[in-house]
Amino acid sequence: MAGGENNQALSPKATIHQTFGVKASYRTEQVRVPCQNAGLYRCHLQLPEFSVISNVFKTKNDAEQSAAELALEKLGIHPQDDITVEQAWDDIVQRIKYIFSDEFLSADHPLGSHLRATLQTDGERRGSVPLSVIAAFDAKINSRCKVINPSVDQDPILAMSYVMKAAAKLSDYIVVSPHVASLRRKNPYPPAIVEAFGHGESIQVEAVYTKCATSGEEVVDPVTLDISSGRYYLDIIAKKLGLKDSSQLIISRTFGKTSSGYECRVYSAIPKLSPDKSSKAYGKRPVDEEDQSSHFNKPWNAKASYVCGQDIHGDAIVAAVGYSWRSNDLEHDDVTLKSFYRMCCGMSPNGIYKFSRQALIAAQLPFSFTTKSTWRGPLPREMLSMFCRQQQLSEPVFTVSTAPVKPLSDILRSIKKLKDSESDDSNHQCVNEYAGSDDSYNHYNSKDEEELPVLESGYRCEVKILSKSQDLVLDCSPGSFYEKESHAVQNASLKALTWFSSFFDDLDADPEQGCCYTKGQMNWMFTRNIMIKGKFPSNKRYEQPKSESKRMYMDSKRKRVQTIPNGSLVSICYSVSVEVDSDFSKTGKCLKELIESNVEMEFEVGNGSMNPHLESVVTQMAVGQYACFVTNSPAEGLVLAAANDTVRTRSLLSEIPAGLEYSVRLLGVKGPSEKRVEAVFFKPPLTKKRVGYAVELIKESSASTLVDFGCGSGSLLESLLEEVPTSLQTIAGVDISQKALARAAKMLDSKLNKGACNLKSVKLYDGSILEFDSRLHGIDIATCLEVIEHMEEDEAFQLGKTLLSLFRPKLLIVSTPNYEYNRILHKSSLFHSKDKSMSQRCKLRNPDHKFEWTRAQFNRWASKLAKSNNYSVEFSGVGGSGNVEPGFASQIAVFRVKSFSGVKKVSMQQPYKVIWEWTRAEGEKRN
Ligand SMILES: C[S@@+](CC[C@H](N)C(=O)[O-])C[C@H]1O[C@@H](n2cnc3c(N)ncnc32)[C@H](O)[C@@H]1O
Ligand SMILES: [Mg+2]
Repeated sequence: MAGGENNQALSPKATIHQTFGVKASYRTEQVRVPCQNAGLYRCHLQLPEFSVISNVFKTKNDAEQSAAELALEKLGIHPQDDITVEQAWDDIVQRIKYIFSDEFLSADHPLGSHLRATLQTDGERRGSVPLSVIAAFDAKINSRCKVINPSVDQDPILAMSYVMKAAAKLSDYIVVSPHVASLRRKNPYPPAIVEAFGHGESIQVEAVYTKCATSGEEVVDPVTLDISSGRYYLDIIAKKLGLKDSSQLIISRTFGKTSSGYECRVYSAIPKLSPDKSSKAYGKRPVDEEDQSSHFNKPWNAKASYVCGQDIHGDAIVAAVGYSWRSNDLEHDDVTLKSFYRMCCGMSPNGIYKFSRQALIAAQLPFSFTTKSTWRGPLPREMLSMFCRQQQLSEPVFTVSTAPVKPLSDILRSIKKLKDSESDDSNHQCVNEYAGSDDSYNHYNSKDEEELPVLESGYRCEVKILSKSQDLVLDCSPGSFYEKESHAVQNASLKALTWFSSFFDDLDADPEQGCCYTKGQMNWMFTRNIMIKGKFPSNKRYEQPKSESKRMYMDSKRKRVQTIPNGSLVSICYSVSVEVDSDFSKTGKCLKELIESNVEMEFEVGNGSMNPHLESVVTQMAVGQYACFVTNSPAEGLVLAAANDTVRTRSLLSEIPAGLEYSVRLLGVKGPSEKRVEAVFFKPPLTKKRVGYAVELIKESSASTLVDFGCGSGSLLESLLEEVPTSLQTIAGVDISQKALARAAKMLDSKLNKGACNLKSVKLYDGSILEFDSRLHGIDIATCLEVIEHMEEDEAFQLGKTLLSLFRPKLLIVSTPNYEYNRILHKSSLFHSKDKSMSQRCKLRNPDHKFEWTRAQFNRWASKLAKSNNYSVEFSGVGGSGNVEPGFASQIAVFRVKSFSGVKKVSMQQPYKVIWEWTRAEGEKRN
């Protein structure tokens, strides 16, 4: 089972990972079996709503795969099926039939609870399940809809239309009416089953209503859902939205969690639905002029769309209520305005002290730091640094001072006092109030550390937070002393964070005062820009600045601190306008003419390709942030696409010395490319070292045929052409990327036309190296450099097998990154970014890598492969040293065939396509 070596379908674990990501957690326990030396393993798999336990297996992996398989069974997903679209349709039909069977009615499935709830209502809609419910809550139907069209994820209406179409095939069994988007069983359920269900309790759930106002700005209000016993909760949500019943609802995917961990969804009104139409068919997010003609006669709801990542039109309700696998009762939690705004800011308060990409402080912080061992998550100091980086502030400045020690009796007294006063301390006062109160000997909590330490000195720490331009934002000098310096620092950090937290809590609670939330996250940025300007009062309540503060003027004196490193790829949305009339006295504002705009543009930082003003601002921003600045610099070099400028714009630019106004939003940052990092760390760059290593081995051999599997743009082939004649006569490259092959062909073309070499034939094949092609069987040397990590792990296993058991080269060289070496690469300033998601991604060297192996993992893969195919294998590498931890940067395995006796006859198959070819006899190429 491990590795899924012989088929291309995903393993159960991979399917679980695809569906649940990090929300799936495996815990394997060793089971002792009497009379057996080796232990056996059992795996507990915890999914968000249920858990399963595997049987016992000899290996951990088998136990995990088995647990994953059990979970998939429970979810109704069968990963081993290689499903066609037709089968997917059949499966949906069968699944709908099953959902409306007597058996399913009692099932422990969220959908079962919906069915039961609808059967408890009175009236004509009794037993009718909304299409949106079936589409949203049945994993099997959802997965089959994805086979039909992968974009169902973005478009709930598409899935609903598939369910309706499939249900139409069950006309003897299910009632489908095109006007009522719900399904009902034709024959009534046996009364005995239905009567067995009790009514749930009456509950009240706080939710958030985002109303689309005609002005285009949504009004966000709290709303209470009164779910009285015997009523279907979705009918109540529908009524609140002014709809007849739940059949008119669209239910979004889940997107965030309340502080207690309940998942939220957006509920909105369904537009007209017909079996083969989806919102995509109607057109994407409509722009104003399209609105009239669109089926979405309701305006786009920016806030609701932003939080759930799907297009929502018209009024919407955000609520955390629904049925789950955990129980048959309705689960619910309140979604307050505050938690809604937190979600708007990209925060998911699903764990304390958790920072998300644009987050401030996601949840309540504990009031004091005691010991590292009892602290969950990043330490306060790290958090404060992270916070400052995210908020464009300077790194916190800590000043530690020491003080005479108090006698032990005082300490004992103060500990008692601390316990008594815990409640006072936790009420999030402004930290400055602590300043100078050094008699509250806030020693660390003795609960966790029974032994009282003998103090030799006491430490106190002050922390200053400054803006990038060195304006003081917060001066926090808690009076407490601590035994350890680090505790003083951690506690000072915590106090500062608590202060920021309460500051932003105020903003959330009172949007009128702090900011008015406009489209999406816009104002959030506005708030942050104010912080950049350093107008942040240190111990006063924040006041709304005048509208001019929305602009972040480029201040020449401001110290520029680049936080996005050179080599990163950034994506921005920007516009540049020129002021054409500055008659402030008459109009109060100046007129602007748009020169240039771009909704999404990518550029590499530091290579001179971008307008320097824009680049210098962008590299100081955080992802999602918006900045607007005016520059008075002359126009040369400023205009982004001068060639496209109109005559008028050009004349404006030359005549008017006045400012160009830039608006820019930073959409995303990708870390420095693997190539760049490797080039910075290694001279010559690691790519060259790898190729050099392979070339040396090739030269040592007397090989005449070589194939480079996954040749990319042909770096190895190129080096081989440059070598003083080798024994090679025939070389070939195979790759799946047409683009890379085209570059390789171009390079080979020019090299072969120039230089002398021994080669007789050079070919490029377009094909997947996971497939065997008999033309390349039995070659002398095969290379596969930096390829395996670009495929799924399962496929890497499959590739190894295909290479050694089918292609059977005499020598095979495989290279791949050594994951353990990343910690050295990541120490580089290239990786020091304020963008958390970036550092996450940087755990692997390249976002395109599906995995990176440690030396042990690579060793296992290669050794097993060599053994089962009668090859020997040696390990080596390039970059760094093999004898020093953590080994080489790039690890290399060299496989040599042990004997030829085992070579089997191969079947003739030629799936690769020759896309470029050169032969010496003709001395020419064919395309
Ligand atoms: C990082 S590049 C390495 C290129 C080259 N070997 C080198 O060292 O410069 C990885 C290459 O593997 C190719 N690749 C990935 N999966 C493949 C597959 N299944 N069949 C053929 N090529 C594949 C990619 O298209 C890409 O060109
Ligand atoms: Mg790679």
